[in-house]
Amino acid sequence: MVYHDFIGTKRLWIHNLHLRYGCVVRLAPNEVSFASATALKEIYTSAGGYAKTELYSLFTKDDHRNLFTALDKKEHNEKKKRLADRYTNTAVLHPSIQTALRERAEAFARVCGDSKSTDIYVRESSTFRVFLSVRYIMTPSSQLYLHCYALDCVSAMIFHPHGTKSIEGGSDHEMVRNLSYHDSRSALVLRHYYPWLEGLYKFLTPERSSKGGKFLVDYARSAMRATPHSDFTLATRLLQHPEMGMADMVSECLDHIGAGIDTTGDALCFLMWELSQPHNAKRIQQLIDELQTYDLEQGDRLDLLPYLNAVIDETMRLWAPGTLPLPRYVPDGGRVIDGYYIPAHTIVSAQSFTVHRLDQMVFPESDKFVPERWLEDEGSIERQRLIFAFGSGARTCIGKL
Ligand code: HEM
Repeated sequence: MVYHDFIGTKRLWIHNLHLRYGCVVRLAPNEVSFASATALKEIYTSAGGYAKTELYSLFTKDDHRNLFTALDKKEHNEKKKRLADRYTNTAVLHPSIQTALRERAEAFARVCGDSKSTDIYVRESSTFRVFLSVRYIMTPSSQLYLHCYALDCVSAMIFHPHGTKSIEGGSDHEMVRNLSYHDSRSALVLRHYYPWLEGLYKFLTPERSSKGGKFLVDYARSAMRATPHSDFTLATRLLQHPEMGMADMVSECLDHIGAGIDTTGDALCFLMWELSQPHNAKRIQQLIDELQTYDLEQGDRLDLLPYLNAVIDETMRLWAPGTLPLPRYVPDGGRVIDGYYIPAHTIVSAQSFTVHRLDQMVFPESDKFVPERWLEDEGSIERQRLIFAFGSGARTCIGKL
């Protein structure tokens, strides 16, 4: 398992084990992977809760725990209470944020329009149509600009009016460029399993050490200090809690930026890649036809466009970003999951890549991109029970609308 984690094929390795053995697979003496709706409900939503494991500590910034990395339930509840109102529909759809997002989308479209063509590549494998565990490759510019777009949107929500403008170039653009070409996964894996080897790995692979991370911390620090912030931002809410201290506030903001850039940028990348396939030409036309019925100025809501939402749901089903299998500890006393007694403190997890594919009754031809499946009433409940792109329960993604 450690080997597959290190070389970046853990997700596929786990998936192949599930294909072979079914919904329950023992990955290591103290670790079990699940893939059923009943297991998701038990592990991620049951009362009392299964705590996150120390794996999440790898993502702490200078030892400051934030919403994503908090392991203790009480600490997590307090943090969530403090900032949850920043992620309600009313807050996220605030007119100033909508204007900022629209302006960013227009900047992105301008960059695409200025280049003659944009190529989007993903690597193929013999096992799957697309081998996701290997990092997909887009032309530098298109991969970069999707990540720029994601950063600009998230930073607008957090620091408005001091959000980044990385699509246009300059130092914000350089920051994303440095972040995008840095791969810290192998070093993180070593830090988790063999902390004493991490220094050696960094020494042997100096080109992987990132300037981007430092630039991002510097940006978050200066944006946090740049006043005034608009009253609907995360920065404003955090500044109302001076007991937190500047370092904690910056850590919290970095958490949300980090959680938003790769996930949103990669999801958009896969959506565009799917639609760019020649066999999806009719689907693009259907999307265009539907969008032409939409008028933002008249207050039409994007979430009421069924075909657009089906395309997004299908992209998130096939290509949910993120590679963590969301590990949790079984609580004291042990629990029965999918008919197996699992002792206390065993690590249990589920990964969306498998959960979204394994049950062919719920997702027929599950490796294929078929947005139309989301428009059918039949099987809708079963599909919803298996949606895991944003996690589920108390620790579900706060950025999900
Ligand atoms: C396509 C986009 C996204 C995907 C697929 C995604 C996925 C996820 C997942 C799977 C989790 C749960 C992790 C776990 O249980 O271990 C999570 C948590 C989280 N996400 Fe997202 N995310 C996305 C976008 C965003 C955005 C845009 C933001 C913020 C602006 C964000 C902020 C967070 C935070 C703060 C948490 C921790 C929540 C908690 O523990 O209470 N995410 N996300």
